[in-house]
Amino acid sequence: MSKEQVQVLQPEGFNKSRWTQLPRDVLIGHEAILQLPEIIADIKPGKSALLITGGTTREVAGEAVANLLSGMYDISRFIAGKLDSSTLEECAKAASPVDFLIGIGGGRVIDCAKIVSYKQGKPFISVPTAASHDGIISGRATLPTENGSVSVEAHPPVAVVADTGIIAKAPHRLMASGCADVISNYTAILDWELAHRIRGEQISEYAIALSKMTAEILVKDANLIKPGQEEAAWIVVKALVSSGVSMAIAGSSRPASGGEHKFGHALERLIPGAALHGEACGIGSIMTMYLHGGDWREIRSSLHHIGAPTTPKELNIPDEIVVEALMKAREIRPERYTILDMGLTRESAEYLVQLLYEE
Ligand SMILES: NC(=O)C1=CN([C@@H]2O[C@H](COP(=O)(O)OP(=O)(O)OC[C@H]3O[C@@H](n4cnc5c(N)ncnc54)[C@H](O)[C@@H]3O)[C@@H](O)[C@H]2O)C=CC1
Ligand SMILES: O=C(CO)COP(=O)(O)O
Ligand SMILES: [Zn+2]
Repeated sequence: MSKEQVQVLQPEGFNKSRWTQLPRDVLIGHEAILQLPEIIADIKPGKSALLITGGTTREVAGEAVANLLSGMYDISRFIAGKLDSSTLEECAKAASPVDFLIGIGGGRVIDCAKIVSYKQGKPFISVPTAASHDGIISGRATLPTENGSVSVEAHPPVAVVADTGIIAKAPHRLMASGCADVISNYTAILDWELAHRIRGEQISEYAIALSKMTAEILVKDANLIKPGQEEAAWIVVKALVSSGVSMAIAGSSRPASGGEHKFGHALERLIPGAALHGEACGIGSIMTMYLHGGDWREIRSSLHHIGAPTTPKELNIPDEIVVEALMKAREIRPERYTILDMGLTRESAEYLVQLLYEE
């Protein structure tokens, strides 16, 4: 091709480039954990590993993984009780002598492994023990700070091993929360499109299409999402992976995190631990869908059908705290423009909360 032809294909000023990182291996299924040795052999990440778990997930899967891998690799362990700067510091110390990390647990454990491995330039493997969040494969991590949650750059796992047997045995509340995290994609997308129209924020049509399709398929399959069923775990994990890919394509969490997530992060700050991440975002999504003028009742009934909470009362959260979280949402990640950043009044916030109880 001549230089002239190249110039025609690449008009002056074109300087876009995006590096999309995705895991190399994604294994979802029955007894998938038993295939960890083959996955690791495929990746060849080194000889020594740090297994990062929570207290519960150490019992649920951590020790089984340690038993499976010891003899083949030098295994050390770290328990990440919570996700804060001192835990990250301790974890970094434990990780410094090893070649690779394995995060075995819920979203906080996986984010801990993601952040520490990224900072040390080491590969990490994600072993979710619950289908509770869509950060399983994403390259971003959510870090709680004094001023609210921040989405920090990290890297995706080199491999994901999601054992549907283990995940199906986790409390159903966790799976319902993961479904709510995916259902909230509907409003995250509307917020992103809003920011595009009002502020010229760049959007990705591919990321939007995938994020929306993921939520649609999950809602279509809602009848199959039953407690204790491996098929349900299969359906939900696939949705979480797909949602994570949409974030990887976007290069940000935008396709899966909008005003409903800002509300969720604000709620977590006001009343830590009262709601799971996806539960808070699901409730937020009902309210922001109303503000967008969309079918908020459809969001509410999908959440209800799957077994996720739709009112603060179900989580023993006072309505006034939810109003406060709606008002504070604009302080969380202010650069992320959403429907909650358009001057919501306290009166309207109170109305939104009452709407959740409407028969
Ligand atoms: N990086 C990203 O892109 C994303 C990050 N997140 C983050 O992930 C976190 C939320 O994740 P969650 O998993 O909801 O919370 P979490 O990590 O706190 O886990 C919730 C609870 O589930 C328990 N658990 C996990 N597996 C279990 C099992 N098999 N049996 C019994 N108990 C089990 C854990 O011990 C914990 O008590 C938040 O910090 C959120 O911001 C959420 C979505 C995306
Ligand atoms: O939770 C997420 C997507 O579901 C992404 O998290 P952030 O809201 O921290 O970006
Ligand atoms: Zn989320």
